[in-house]
Amino acid sequence: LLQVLRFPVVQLHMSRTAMRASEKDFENARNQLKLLMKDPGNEVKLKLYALYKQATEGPCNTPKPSMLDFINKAKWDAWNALGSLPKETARQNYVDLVSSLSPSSESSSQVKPAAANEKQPGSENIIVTSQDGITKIMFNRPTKKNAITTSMYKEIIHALKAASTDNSAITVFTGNGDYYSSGNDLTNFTDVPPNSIEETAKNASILLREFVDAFIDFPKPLVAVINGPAVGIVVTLLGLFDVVYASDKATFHTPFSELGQSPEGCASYTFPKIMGPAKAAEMLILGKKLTAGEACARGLVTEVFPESTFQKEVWTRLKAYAKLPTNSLRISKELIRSNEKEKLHAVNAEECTVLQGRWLSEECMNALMNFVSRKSKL
Ligand SMILES: CCCCC/C=C/C(=O)SCCNC(=O)CCNC(=O)[C@H](O)C(C)(C)COP(=O)(O)OP(=O)(O)OC[C@H]1O[C@@H](n2cnc3c(N)ncnc32)[C@H](O)[C@@H]1OP(=O)(O)O
Repeated sequence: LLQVLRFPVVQLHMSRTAMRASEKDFENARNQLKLLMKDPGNEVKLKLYALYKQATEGPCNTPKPSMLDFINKAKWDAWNALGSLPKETARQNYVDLVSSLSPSSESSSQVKPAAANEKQPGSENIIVTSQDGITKIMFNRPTKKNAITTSMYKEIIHALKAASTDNSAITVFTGNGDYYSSGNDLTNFTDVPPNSIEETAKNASILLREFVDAFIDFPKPLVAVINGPAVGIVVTLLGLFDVVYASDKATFHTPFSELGQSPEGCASYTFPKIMGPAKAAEMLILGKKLTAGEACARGLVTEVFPESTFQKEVWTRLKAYAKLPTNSLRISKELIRSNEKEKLHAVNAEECTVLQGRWLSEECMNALMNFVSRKSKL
């Protein structure tokens, strides 16, 4: 969606006859928009698209796109929502919205073109470092709340394989910025042409299975340093971690029903074992969001630290643990986990099959639509 909606007015043909008194302002606003330094985000881009269409063509007059045509459906919904708003009002609202996006002192000639390096290359979205006996795998996409893209899943699988044989004693996951991670990047499913949705769901299911398998099979102590809110798959995976440290500003949310989806990461098996079926159901079926303290009381989190001292205390502790004999750490983990491995692989396979079906369901498609058109947030 981001790609398709990037400054949508640039892609549209303007009906010049539609403009009257504020033609110049409208034209200026269009030019100003092309020169914006910062991507205004999907929600604003949809509003701009809708206002533009209303200002130039009047009320929505095209057939509703199919449910599977995510992008055009989101655009149609936004335009249709303007009802019978007069063209002049739409034009004025468009000008006002564009002007609210740029500092008033910026004239078109002063604004530099958007920097080509604003978007980080894929390989920088996961940062792997090794120091003091610790391999650290960090989600590094803070402007998107560390949402995990398809290429990030692949990079993590690769990083785990490398970490399983490197010299480090323990491996740690953490997030850069205010979030640990907002889970699966929902545009993994929305930037898809309608005729390849089934293929995409199948590939995603294969990738998910390989991704979770890499955690099930990881031989060294696996530690999560949860620096902020965690959503979806990064929460379910915690059942496969050995130690989970959380800042007191972290939250734990698995909103699968809201998303028309179902649990993954072996949580349908690990969560009832960790916290009992009733508490697991509250999280995995009803989507109850837990505070760090609640997650700790349920056994999902090992220990909670005040945000002010979180990083210092946790890393000091981890550096000390990383000095323990590496073979001993590995063997103890093997003893604790090995009896469950076969079961976990079977659970993973089943969860991935079920999810593949969910991704093709109307409930899931509606939830994705609501996210991209920003009718809903968690
Ligand atoms: C291989 C496939 C595996 C599939 C299995 C995995 C399942 C899951 O993980 S299910 C969980 C999926 N995650 C979500 O549903 C979270 C969706 N995000 C949100 O509800 C909100 O963004 C938020 C509550 C996490 C944060 O809200 P807020 O503080 O208001 O910040 P913004 O919404 O403005 O977010 C900033 C920026 O980041 C983008 N973004 C955040 N999370 C995601 C995401 N999960 N996927 C895609 N994009 C995300 C958000 O769209 C904003 O982008 P711009 O609008 O371009 O600024």
